[in-house]
Amino acid sequence: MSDTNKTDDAVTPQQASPSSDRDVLLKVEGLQKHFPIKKGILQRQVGAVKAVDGIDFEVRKGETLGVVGESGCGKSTMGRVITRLQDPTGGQVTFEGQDITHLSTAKMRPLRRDIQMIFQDPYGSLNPRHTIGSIVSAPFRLQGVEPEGGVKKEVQRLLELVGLSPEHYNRYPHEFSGGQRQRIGIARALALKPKLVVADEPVSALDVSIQAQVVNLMDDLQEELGLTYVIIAHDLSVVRHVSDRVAVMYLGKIVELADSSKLYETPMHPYTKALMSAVPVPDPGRRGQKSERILLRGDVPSPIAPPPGCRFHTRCWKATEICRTTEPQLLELRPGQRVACHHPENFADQAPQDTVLLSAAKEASELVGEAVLEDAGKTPAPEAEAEAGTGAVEETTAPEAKTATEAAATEEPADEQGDQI
Ligand SMILES: Nc1ncnc2c1ncn2[C@@H]1O[C@H](COP(=O)(O)OP(=O)(O)OP(=O)(O)O)[C@@H](O)[C@H]1O
Repeated sequence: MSDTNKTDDAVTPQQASPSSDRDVLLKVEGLQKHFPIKKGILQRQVGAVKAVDGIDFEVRKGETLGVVGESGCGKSTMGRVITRLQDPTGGQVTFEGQDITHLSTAKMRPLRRDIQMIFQDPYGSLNPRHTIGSIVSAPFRLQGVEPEGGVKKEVQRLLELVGLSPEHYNRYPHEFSGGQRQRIGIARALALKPKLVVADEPVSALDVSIQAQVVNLMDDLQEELGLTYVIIAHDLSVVRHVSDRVAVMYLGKIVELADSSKLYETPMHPYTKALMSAVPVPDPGRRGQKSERILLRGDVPSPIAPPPGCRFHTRCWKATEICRTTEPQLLELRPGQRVACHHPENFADQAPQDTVLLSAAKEASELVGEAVLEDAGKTPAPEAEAEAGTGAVEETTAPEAKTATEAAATEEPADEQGDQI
């Protein structure tokens, strides 16, 4: 989508610094969303699900930011909080320079025109009793907007814009396929000409053959309408082709945030590498070059009691003592590439003095030849692999990695569409 690549010269690591404020549409600082866990007759709070636990990023005008990570890592919650469909527990959300963190529903209403959300389930997000005309025109009614030429004409224009026939105006959702329904959802989201669109798994419920069509449609619309996107997906292959930058989330934190090309060419966080190796290699020439993978063992820990230090250390084959005790900050180790890791891949070790692997690191991974996986019929589908938290990592020859390898609710969810339709 927009070209945000920068030079590749190494720089002194520094705290993540956003680009100039003029380019920034949305800025998120220290964002938290904790869902309280209550028990007993008195409903005393006994803990919290730390779904989003202190994240910082910015979204630049006209760009597409992809957000990826395993199921349960807090992507959807992040999407709902930055669009203010849910209230944050802490931190700040700034949209076009305005602090929107604590705006009331009434004060948010005018901003709903500028910030829209597209949901994963094209079946669940459209009211089956309403006609397409009524669904797509709902934002006009809610905002009291009378488009030029009238609502019907504008809705029909929007239907055409997303590749549907204006004749569909009086039809009902059940008469459409999944891909068509998602187009209807997109038309509804675009009705008020938003500046920011947050799309939560926009294609994951669709047939693979339809996914590319919908992604391409979103891409075309971005160019035509000057949209800015945050696209949430668990499947890196979806995000890869449409994102200028990608944020990788793990257990409520961003562990890597990088220009798309850098992330794919030289991932720095071991977890990013794990997710990447679950994505099929598109270049046939490269296929088969790396014949071994490391399967990550162990489950994703609970967001109620995340591990101390680096949250990934319980599953990381590179983890040392510092990973268990000290949380790594998200630092810009290379221009356009921020990572939170003491022992990054494809870059100088940030804690070279800490060489003794944790005992858990020795069990965190397993080297498995692809042939073995195939023989055993174990090769997991990419999405399933990423979702199940058993992402596989290609073996690396980086010295630091080699060493490692050798060694071894209770809150009611907000009515998602309630505010929009
Ligand atoms: N309303 C809620 N009340 C309590 N816990 C919640 C609520 N919504 C989400 N969670 C929890 O917060 C964590 C993050 O969930 P979230 O849906 O944001 O993750 P995700 O990365 O989007 O996963 P998925 O891809 O499965 O949707 C999970 O442990 C989930 O169970």
